[in-house]
Amino acid sequence: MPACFDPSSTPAPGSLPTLLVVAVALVDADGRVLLAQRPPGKSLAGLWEFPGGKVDAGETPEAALVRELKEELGIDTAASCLAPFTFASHSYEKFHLLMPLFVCRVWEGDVMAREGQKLAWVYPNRMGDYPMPPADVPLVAMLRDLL
Ligand SMILES: Nc1nc2c([nH]c(=O)n2[C@H]2C[C@H](O)[C@@H](COP(=O)(O)OP(=O)(O)OP(=O)(O)O)O2)c(=O)[nH]1
Repeated sequence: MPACFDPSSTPAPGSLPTLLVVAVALVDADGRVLLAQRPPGKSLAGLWEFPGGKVDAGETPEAALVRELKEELGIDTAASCLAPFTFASHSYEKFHLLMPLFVCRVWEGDVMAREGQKLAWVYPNRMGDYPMPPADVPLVAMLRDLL
């Protein structure tokens, strides 16, 4: 039987709401990627994630990301600077996460931790040193191949 074949990994239809979250690999001139640490008190606290957040009703993923990057990091970008890269599709206990991941190399302003979160610029081959949410694990391997 193929190693990936696990019928229990498929949730029963309608058992979990789908949550649309958008995220980005911001890549600097040295090829490092920005990770942000989830603060204490939140779900998945202490894990390192790609900047981003939930897409509001009526919002496009790109618009949500432009908004989140301003709110969380104080930088300006535009949909035209966001290249669709891959996505995560992962069942957590209470919801199924659908998370498009964009790559962005162009923005204006200096990255600042506007919400007190810890930030790190990380070379792709060092991302294993930063524990990430389970949904993100397959994305890291893909980023390593890209960068
Ligand atoms: N931004 C972001 N979220 C991620 C990543 N990986 C991952 O599983 N997530 C999850 C964590 C959260 O459940 C959700 C993002 O929600 P959010 O960032 O807008 O909301 P939040 O911190 O208030 O999350 P929550 O405590 O309400 O669950 O997606 C990632 O790489 N980036």
